[in-house]
Amino acid sequence: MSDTHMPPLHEFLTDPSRAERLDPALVSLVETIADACRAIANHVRYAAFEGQSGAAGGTNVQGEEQKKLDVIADDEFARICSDVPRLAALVSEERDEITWLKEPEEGDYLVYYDPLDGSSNIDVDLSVGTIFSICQMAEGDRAEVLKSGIHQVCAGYAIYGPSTILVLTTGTGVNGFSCDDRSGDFRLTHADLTIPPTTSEFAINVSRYRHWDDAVRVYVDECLAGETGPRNRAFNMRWTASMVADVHRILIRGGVFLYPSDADNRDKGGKLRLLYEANPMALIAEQAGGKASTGLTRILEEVPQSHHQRISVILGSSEEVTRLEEYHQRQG
Ligand SMILES: O=P(O)(O)OC[C@H]1O[C@](O)(COP(=O)(O)O)[C@@H](O)[C@@H]1O
Ligand SMILES: [Mg+2]
Ligand SMILES: [Mg+2]
Repeated sequence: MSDTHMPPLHEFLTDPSRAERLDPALVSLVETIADACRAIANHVRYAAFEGQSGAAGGTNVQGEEQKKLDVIADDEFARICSDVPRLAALVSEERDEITWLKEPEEGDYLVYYDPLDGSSNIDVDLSVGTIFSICQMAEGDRAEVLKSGIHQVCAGYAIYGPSTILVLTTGTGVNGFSCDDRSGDFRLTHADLTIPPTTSEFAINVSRYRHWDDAVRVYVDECLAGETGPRNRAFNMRWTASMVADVHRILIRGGVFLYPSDADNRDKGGKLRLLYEANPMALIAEQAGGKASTGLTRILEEVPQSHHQRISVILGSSEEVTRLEEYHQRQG
């Protein structure tokens, strides 16, 4: 394919034939986030040479062990974004508090991010990524960052795998841009990503089987029963333990991803964080034609109570998410 079929990110975002005209300030913010992701990809790639492998020796606000790269990625993301004129605040997985960059005004942007997702995979050289979500301040909601996912104006992630790919939605479909390491450009290589409604592949950490609710246990049991079970077909299973990699696979070839709340994590609300993991991935899933649910409700309608809030996550192929919702309703 020639370059003319692979427009660079800026050209794509400012294309006058797009269904929606994006605010130039939002375009510049998205391009700055792409710069941050490119920088983080380089840290991930060269970590062993730079003494950046292994644990940082501390824990984040969620009590989780921080890797050196979690801290470096967070600093890099915040540093690169700190000069964006209309960016009012950053909410990061790795920071206890909200980082205010300016006096917030109507129309300013808020960025929520997980600087390095799946960081337990770094030392074994598996794919990791950065997840982000962008909302805009409405009139009168000065200093309000607790917005439900339906208010996102953009969501995306970068996956640092064999190649670096930035996947984005601004509310009209989902597109993927691969980073050409020779020029540093992100170019459109995965146009109009869609999640097929039907799938025979699921992703869940099965080691938590004993903690699961009946709805999840019944669903997985039925998948595992194969051709002679109630689903009348064989299911495949994949689990990377890096949400970015697991969701990316679903965007490329379908599937359903589950990190449900269970008897072991329910007191915390689940495992994955609402504002910078669940919401952006839920918007991407829906924009790609899939669904995203807690099992009982649509993730994007969840009203956050705190900025590090956790939530149950089930997303991907619509038929499977709908089935899981039915099982949860039956369970009551
Ligand atoms: O180790 P587990 O329980 O399978 O959890 C894996 C999940 O945790 C996460 O790694 C959490 O993200 P962080 O690495 O950003 O904390 C997800 O990417 C992944 O889906
Ligand atoms: Mg994460
Ligand atoms: Mg993380």
